[in-house]
Amino acid sequence: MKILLEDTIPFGTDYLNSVGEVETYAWQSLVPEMLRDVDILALRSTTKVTPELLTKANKLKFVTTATAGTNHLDKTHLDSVGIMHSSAAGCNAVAVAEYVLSVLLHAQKAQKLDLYNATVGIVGAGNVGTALSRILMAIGVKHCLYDPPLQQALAKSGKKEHNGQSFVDLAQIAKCDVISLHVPFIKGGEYPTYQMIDEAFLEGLTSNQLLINACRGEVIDEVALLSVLRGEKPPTVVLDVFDNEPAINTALFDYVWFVTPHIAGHSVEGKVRGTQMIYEQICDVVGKAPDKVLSDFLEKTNPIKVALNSPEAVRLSVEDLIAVFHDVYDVAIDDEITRNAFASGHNETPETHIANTFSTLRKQYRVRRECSAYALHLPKNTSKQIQDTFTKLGFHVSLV
Ligand SMILES: NC(=O)C1=CN([C@@H]2O[C@H](COP(=O)(O)OP(=O)(O)OC[C@H]3O[C@@H](n4cnc5c(N)ncnc54)[C@H](O)[C@@H]3O)[C@@H](O)[C@H]2O)C=CC1
Ligand SMILES: O=C(O)C(=O)[C@H](O)COP(=O)(O)O
Repeated sequence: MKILLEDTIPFGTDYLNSVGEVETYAWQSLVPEMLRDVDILALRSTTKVTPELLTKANKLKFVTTATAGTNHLDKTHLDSVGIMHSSAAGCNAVAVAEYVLSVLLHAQKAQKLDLYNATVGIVGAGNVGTALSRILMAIGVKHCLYDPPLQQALAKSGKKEHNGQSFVDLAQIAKCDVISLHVPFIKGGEYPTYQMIDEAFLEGLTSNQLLINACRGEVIDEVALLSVLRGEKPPTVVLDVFDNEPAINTALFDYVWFVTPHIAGHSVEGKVRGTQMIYEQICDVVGKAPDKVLSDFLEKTNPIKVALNSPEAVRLSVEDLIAVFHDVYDVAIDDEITRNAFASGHNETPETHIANTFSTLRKQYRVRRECSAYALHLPKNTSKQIQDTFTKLGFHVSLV
């Protein structure tokens, strides 16, 4: 059984070398000839699976991506030629939700937002939207959901809410203090998302609003976005994803508050969970019982000793939350790394520099762990409510 793996799949070979004969291909180097005699292809979102790529795939029976998004797979074509396909749905949902939390905490610090009195509109209430909703519930921030496909599916069994949260229409989302996008990129069909955040939506936003896109660049009309950002009193915008990656439009950088190179989901847990999921799928395809578990591959971390300003309060103060959470993940660090990399000197054409810089930043992303990787040592007098909040954020809490 020949398994071809994209080399950006962490621990891919360690997971799969007992399942079949594993070969890896270097990032962005895959050509049709390399798929001859391959039974299983495992990749991440940088490999585009097109009909052209599969022209020499004489034995391919299964294609899987260690990512949540699947818009890089031509599923219609795979179905038409009888090649099974799958993904790592939900693998990095918590990572993206933690990215959004960091943005919200910065917005509070910068006085762009009164977090505990704000409403967050979540567009797309799947794995990421639900993970974000759980975080917002844990810290007590109001939010609502826009997800017509899910709303319709739940309505069939008489349900009006998801995870205790209500659905609203897009016009109500447009009025929220924060709008956070978590839909797949879908062109056509009943619920397309391509440029669903269009010129009219963007022009309706005010300078008191925060728009975050950590799903796919194509979901926003980027030309309209740039024009709105160049206008008077634009909204605050945070972008992790762009149209036409990696050859992105860096003109946006001057107007966007935080800019990151499509790394919202790139926590160690998010990526290795993706590998674990595709390993289990491949075991299933070849009829082997999986014997490796995620914890075999995740390094232990040192506990974080926390000094809280208001440990006895019934609600975690936003200052204490910022201090603890930004020790775990701080989007401002990624923004700084991104801007510095794009500003650095080079001998390439501007287009090549942009595409190479974007791709390299993603491939060489730093080690970032999720809250669940850490034991939090809290002061002995920490209230039960504050302990619960940290537990709901995923930390392993103890009093010392
Ligand atoms: N920046 C990053 O690193 C990452 C980006 N993503 C992106 O975020 C997307 C969402 O991820 P998950 O939550 O894991 O996917 P998911 O499939 O679990 O959830 C997507 C949700 O969007 C809803 N939806 C579909 N069409 C819609 C429409 N027209 N309007 C409103 N809602 C709609 C679906 O019903 C579903 O509930 C992925 O498809 C991927 O493109 C995901 C992970 C990491
Ligand atoms: O899972 C997804 O969907 C994402 O957007 C991932 O963050 C993509 O990561 P790469 O596959 O491009 O490393």
